[in-house]
Amino acid sequence: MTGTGNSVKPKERTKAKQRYLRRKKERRKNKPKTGAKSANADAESGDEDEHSGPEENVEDIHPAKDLPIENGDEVKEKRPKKRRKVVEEESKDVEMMVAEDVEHGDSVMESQQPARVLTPQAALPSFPLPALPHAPSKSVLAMQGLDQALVDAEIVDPETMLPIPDGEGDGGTMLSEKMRKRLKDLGITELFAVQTRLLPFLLPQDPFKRALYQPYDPPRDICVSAPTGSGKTLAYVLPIIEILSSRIITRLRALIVLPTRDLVTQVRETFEALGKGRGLQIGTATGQQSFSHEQSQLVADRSSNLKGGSSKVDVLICTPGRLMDHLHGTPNFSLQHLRFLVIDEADRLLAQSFQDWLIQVLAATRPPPKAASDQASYSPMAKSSLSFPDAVAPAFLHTLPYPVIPTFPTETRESSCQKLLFSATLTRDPGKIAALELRNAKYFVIQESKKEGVLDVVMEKFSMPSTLTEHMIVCESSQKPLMFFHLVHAHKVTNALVFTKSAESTTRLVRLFDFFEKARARHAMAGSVQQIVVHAYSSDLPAGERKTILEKFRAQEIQILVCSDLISRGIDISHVSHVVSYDVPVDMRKYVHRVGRTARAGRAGDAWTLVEEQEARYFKGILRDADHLEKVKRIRVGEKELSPLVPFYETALGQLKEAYTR
Ligand SMILES: Nc1ncnc2c1ncn2[C@@H]1O[C@H](COP(=O)(O)OP(=O)(O)OP(=O)(O)O)[C@@H](O)[C@H]1O
Repeated sequence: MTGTGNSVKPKERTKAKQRYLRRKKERRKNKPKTGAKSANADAESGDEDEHSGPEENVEDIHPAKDLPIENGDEVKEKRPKKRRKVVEEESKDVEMMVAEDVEHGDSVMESQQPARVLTPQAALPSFPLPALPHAPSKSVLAMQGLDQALVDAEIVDPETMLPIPDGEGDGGTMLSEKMRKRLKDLGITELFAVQTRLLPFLLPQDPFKRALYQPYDPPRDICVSAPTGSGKTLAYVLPIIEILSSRIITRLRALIVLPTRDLVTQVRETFEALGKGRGLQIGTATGQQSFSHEQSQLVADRSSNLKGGSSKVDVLICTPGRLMDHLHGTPNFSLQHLRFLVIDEADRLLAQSFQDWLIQVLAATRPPPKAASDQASYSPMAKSSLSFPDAVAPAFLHTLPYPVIPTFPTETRESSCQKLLFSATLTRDPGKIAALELRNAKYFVIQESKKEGVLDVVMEKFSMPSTLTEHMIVCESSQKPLMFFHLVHAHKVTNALVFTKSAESTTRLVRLFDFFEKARARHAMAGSVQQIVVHAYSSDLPAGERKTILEKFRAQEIQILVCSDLISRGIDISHVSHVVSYDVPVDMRKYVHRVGRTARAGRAGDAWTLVEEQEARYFKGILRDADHLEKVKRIRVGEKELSPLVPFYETALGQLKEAYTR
């Protein structure tokens, strides 16, 4: 290849290059033969190393080869004068040559790369390239800073069952014969997984461990994470009834805190059903009745100041707000005798804004410090009001003005209150768990063995009932009502709870559905269409009306209940076969509790989520983060399937518009 390639042929050499080569030749000739042998050898070895001469010289001058050389000036200062001149001429030549090469279209790289003659590259130490440190995996991070008790949680297979025997032997259930008979009367013949573990733990064989007071060896606290509808309520109601039945005097010994009034009513019914014939007094405090009425129901003696308090009930089921009211405003309302403190739906209650209810409740169960109680004991009021020392809980005996003979001088008495925490979506927040001041806590996690154990709880990958089937339909927002009507008629979605995002949206959907059903009935031949009854259930309704609606729904006089998240937690209605999230839930916890209103106690159930197109990404993200996306089947509904409903829908829409503009 002559003249066409990028290499420079001798005859094509520019004047500058010819001058440069001539000078180079002269320099070599004049160079003394001694020293820098290798440098000379290198220089002779070819064009590629032409610029290595000056670099080698620089290295010779710099004794500390590895020290970084900041700039070319430093090099120039130390270089012998004559040599510097040569180098300068050389670089001038090279620069000219490069300029000419570029003009001729030759790349600098290909024409011997001579430009960085003055920068002593070889002397620069090489630094490692910047790189991000390896981040620990999500699961490793999730396990950091966790309560050791949570890490050591006992994992229980949800399929575990234990038959409840008739007759003498308890069959490992730890239940009395009376209780087993009662359960049988209620149609309960076996214990569910969570109950098989909790009953032996809360009802040990040792009678001392079943005692009402254990001030020197207080019981361990427990935290339970179990799917919705898995029988957590019975898991605490049964042991409480069994232990409290041994009491002689009525004191407030079990406090059950729940987030809503509806749940209080439901748990009360369970206590009453199972505690029938055991003589225990059950009370509630929710604010549904006047404060003074509640006071008169809870406390026997409000006139005097009693050290041991006074109670008309053995078990109090309440919401946290009303509990605070009684703690501060009801004379002789005392928590010192508590043997059980149950916090059901614990994650919800611990997240509530008036969370310091918990600090106050825990303080009320703890004996006051000795010094403070000594002072209190000298108050004339306390002395005069003191009735019987046996009215004071053992851990509070030091608050008496009498000398109390210690059983062992160094032993301090502790509260006998055992804390029991339950949720289908137990909190992983170490701060919130620490606030509970758990005593030697034991965790139980009810979950399939193929899952990752406690890591799933920590990573909020909640367990769901195995009998639940989940679907989602992605549609345009304008088509959502039509899609819902389609579900009701094509997929027989009745006996259903439908969740919306607000009370307003509930009311609108119910009215629209009503108009739709009427239009459908008008169109059909008289009597051939059975109209579906839909009702709203929201916090706007008075408590009495809400109760009536729930009763009608339970009796199946109402087929669909449209509600906000008010009843998404805990509510247990056995015939609910479908749950529809008309508006997508805001997070995985809400989703778990909503869909958990069906597929309870081993029954089958279907959950449907209507997802507006613009929400699809967000909702799928929630499911994906919880490793649950593949469990939710996507259903596509074509125009053809919807078209028979369109005329009724349009009529209903027109009527709704009219109703709102009227
Ligand atoms: N051993 C059992 N045998 C038959 N039915 C049971 C048994 N234990 C509980 N149930 C029934 O199962 C249903 C669900 O129980 P429960 O309300 O206690 O569930 P849960 O775990 O508290 O659910 P959620 O987390 O939704 O509150 C109730 O109707 C209850 O009566």
